Amino acid sequence: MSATIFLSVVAIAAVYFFNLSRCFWANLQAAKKSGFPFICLPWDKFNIFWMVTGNFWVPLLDKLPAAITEPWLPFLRLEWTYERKYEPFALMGSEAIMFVAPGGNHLYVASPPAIADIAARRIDFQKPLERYRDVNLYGDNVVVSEGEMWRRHRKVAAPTFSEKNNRVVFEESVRQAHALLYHWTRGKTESDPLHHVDDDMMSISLHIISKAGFGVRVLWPHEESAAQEEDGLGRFASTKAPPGHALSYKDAMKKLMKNIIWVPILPKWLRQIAPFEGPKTATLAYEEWGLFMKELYDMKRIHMREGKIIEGMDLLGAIMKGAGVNEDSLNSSEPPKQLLSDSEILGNAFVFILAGHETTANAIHFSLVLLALNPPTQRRLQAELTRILGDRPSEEWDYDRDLPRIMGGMPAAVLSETMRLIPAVTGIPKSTMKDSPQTLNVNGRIHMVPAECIISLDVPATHHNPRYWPARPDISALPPGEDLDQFKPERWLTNDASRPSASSTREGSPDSQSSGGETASPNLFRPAPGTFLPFSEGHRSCLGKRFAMIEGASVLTALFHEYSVELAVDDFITDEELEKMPPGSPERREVWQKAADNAMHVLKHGMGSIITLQMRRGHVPLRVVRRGEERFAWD
Ligand code: HEM
Repeated sequence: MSATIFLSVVAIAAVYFFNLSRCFWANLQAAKKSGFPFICLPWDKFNIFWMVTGNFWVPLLDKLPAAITEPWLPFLRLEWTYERKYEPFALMGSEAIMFVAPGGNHLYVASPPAIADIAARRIDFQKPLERYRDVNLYGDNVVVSEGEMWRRHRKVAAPTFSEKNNRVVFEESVRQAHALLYHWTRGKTESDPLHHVDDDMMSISLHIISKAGFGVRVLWPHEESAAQEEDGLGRFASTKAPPGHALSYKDAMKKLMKNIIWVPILPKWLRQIAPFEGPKTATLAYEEWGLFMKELYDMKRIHMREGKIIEGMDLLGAIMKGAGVNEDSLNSSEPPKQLLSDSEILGNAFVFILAGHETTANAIHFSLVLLALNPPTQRRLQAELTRILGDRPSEEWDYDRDLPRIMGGMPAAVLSETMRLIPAVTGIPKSTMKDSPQTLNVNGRIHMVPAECIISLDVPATHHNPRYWPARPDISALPPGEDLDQFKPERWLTNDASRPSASSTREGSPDSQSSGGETASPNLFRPAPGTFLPFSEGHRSCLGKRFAMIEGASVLTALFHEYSVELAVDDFITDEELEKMPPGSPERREVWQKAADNAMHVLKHGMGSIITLQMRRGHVPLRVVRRGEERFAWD
């Protein structure tokens, strides 16, 4: 009996390994035929088991002799694209590398013209939708769709990102940033060390999208007594769970965004008996937020029926209107003819918040860290803000007069440079379809991308491709192309007198065409198509890019107009000890340098992607101080 079991196990294992080798062999032949340089891997980095446990295995595998692991282990590190950037492509002498594994082939591309081509050929290179399974939890939407269905969603969703909505984004961002400053400082000249800046950025970003997306203002704890009751929104603004709910709206939204990853991974019954909190909280928040959105939707329908809604101010109202939900249709006795169903409208409302909050929060968070690491750049940003806004209070800041200068100057440049260095999404996935291999021109050579091949538009590598980013000898002492690891927002300023003209930019980087599309201000540098990818590119590029740029630039403007952000040094020295060191003295610099080394270490080795790239191991404590009161001021 035991011999039979043993033989069966051996037979199953033999069949399994035979099948694996057969698949690997077929994939290898396809890689060879493609003409791309290739690297063989025992499994793909995106294998679900590896994604969950890879960080545990890599240090163990690292102990094996380098001769065995060197060819493949570096490419199984979960964050190799962020950590190594363009280096592997330079070493392989190619702007595209194929990885061959038994499960399939995976092509990484860091060639801007090839990326622009892939992004433009929407039918040839589609989204691998199976990778987006947590995104359509509330209904079909523009993010998780392809073909005709995607066109229908995009047609209705795109116009909601209007100038009217951008105005709300600007005003709410400024308001929320001031509230955050008060939350941090309590009106004093400086805050205590801030150890949860990433969480605070998530909050501010959720607050802004809640207002601009759904018309619901969310308040900081010190503002809560003044909660609004307007338009029947009091039940959403309340910090307590309103009747019929187990959570407040704000808690439901925050808990959902924090724990959402569990909903598609585990069935509900398993989430309920899980031995830790995340999965249970996910279920509660998922149901609660769904209920709130349904109530909000019903409320908006009543307002619309009564002709009360203010046209197109928030994204939900605008998408309802675009889908054909309006005063006439709601009062008509005919069955509604909507372009999107109710569940599709709510599905899109959900993806706006999902796609829009963490990405933008990261961009602002990393901007703060990079500015704290670069005090002279921060001074330059502040000097420009003084030129734009003088000492006018924020109530007098004006969308039409001030925003164009903010979007054409240092705030938008800081944000762009931050996203160049630390993009929220490091690999934008595409794929070829079954039985549909595709040709691709990389650096003048035509390759054949096999059918069913996953493609990553490698964002960090592309953002460091020296052939496409102009050299700026005027802002860096490093040789051409070698300053791309440095944080230099000035590289984005076209009205900077010292900027080299387009003709002196590097080969193959036509300055005239923008990768930023309508997002980019005419005063900001426009990278060549396919060169700057934080928002992706082409047909499937981000719908919220202008929303996000306005939000990020406005929050930075409001924070840095009056305050500076510094590295907190409390882990190394007490306030009293620091006070005894003269301003600008070498001892002070030394303390600052320790904090800077920690920050650089976390930025280099502590990052990880779950939905987006964030600090996962370690954090960078910061402190805000009123301008002029800085502890570490030098040029
Ligand atoms: C800094 C902030 C942001 C970044 C870095 C970002 C990045 C991206 C990227 C890389 C994609 C393409 C994803 C893919 O193809 O898999 C995308 C798509 C999308 N983003 Fe954003 N995003 C940001 C903010 C926002 C905001 C604020 C919203 C909405 C309020 C938004 C809504 C969308 C939508 C709806 C899509 C899908 C477009 C389509 O497939 O047609 N994003 N975004």
